[in-house]
Amino acid sequence: MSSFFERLRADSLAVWQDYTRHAFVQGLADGSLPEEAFRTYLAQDYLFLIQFSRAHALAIYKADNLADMQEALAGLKAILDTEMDLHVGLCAGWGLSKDELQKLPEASQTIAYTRFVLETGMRGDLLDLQVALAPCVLGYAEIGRDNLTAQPQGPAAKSYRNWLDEYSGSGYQGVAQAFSDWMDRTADRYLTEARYPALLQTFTQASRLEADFWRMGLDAAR
Ligand SMILES: Cc1ncc(CN)c(N)n1
Repeated sequence: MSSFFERLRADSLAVWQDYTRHAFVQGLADGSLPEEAFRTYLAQDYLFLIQFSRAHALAIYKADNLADMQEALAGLKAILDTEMDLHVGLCAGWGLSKDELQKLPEASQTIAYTRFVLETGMRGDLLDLQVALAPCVLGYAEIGRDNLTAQPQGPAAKSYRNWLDEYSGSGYQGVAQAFSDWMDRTADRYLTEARYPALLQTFTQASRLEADFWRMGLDAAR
């Protein structure tokens, strides 16, 4: 039986692929992405992950049982304890410290995406919030798998391979699988066909905002 995520993905396929097969991703995989684009993206992604941690914390608040609270906490810890280390490590290599990163101004695309997710979660229930989070958690897992064997070339090849290793690795893949299974369990409890169009709209909008985030990185190198 297919997952709820697979249904959302299939019903928004063109937008989904604009995100997961974006020119930024292709450039990262072959190494042609200008390093300036990657640096801008990664610094903004650090700020993005701070807001996404808050969204996972909101999922703890929205949960009505301990098991869901623990799932949300595991997602939160995966960001704060693991994923952000990648950003801190790569940025340190460019002479940008954690404190400096935190003080950077948020780009409009960072604000638009993160506040959309937080607002969707605040106004809705746990399922609304999970659907808004899904393109983030599950899209990068797909990108990692799609580019498992990519061999970026050029001056930034090592950083790009580092990034791909993070998202194709068993740690992140496990986080993504756990998230998808968790969303399935929530959908079993809360999903009705009457709700589906609004949930699909949330998923599609978040996927569009992901593509805008890549574009922000590319535009910085023009
Ligand atoms: C914008 C964005 N989307 C998704 C991820 C993967 N958690 C991320 N780090 N940044």
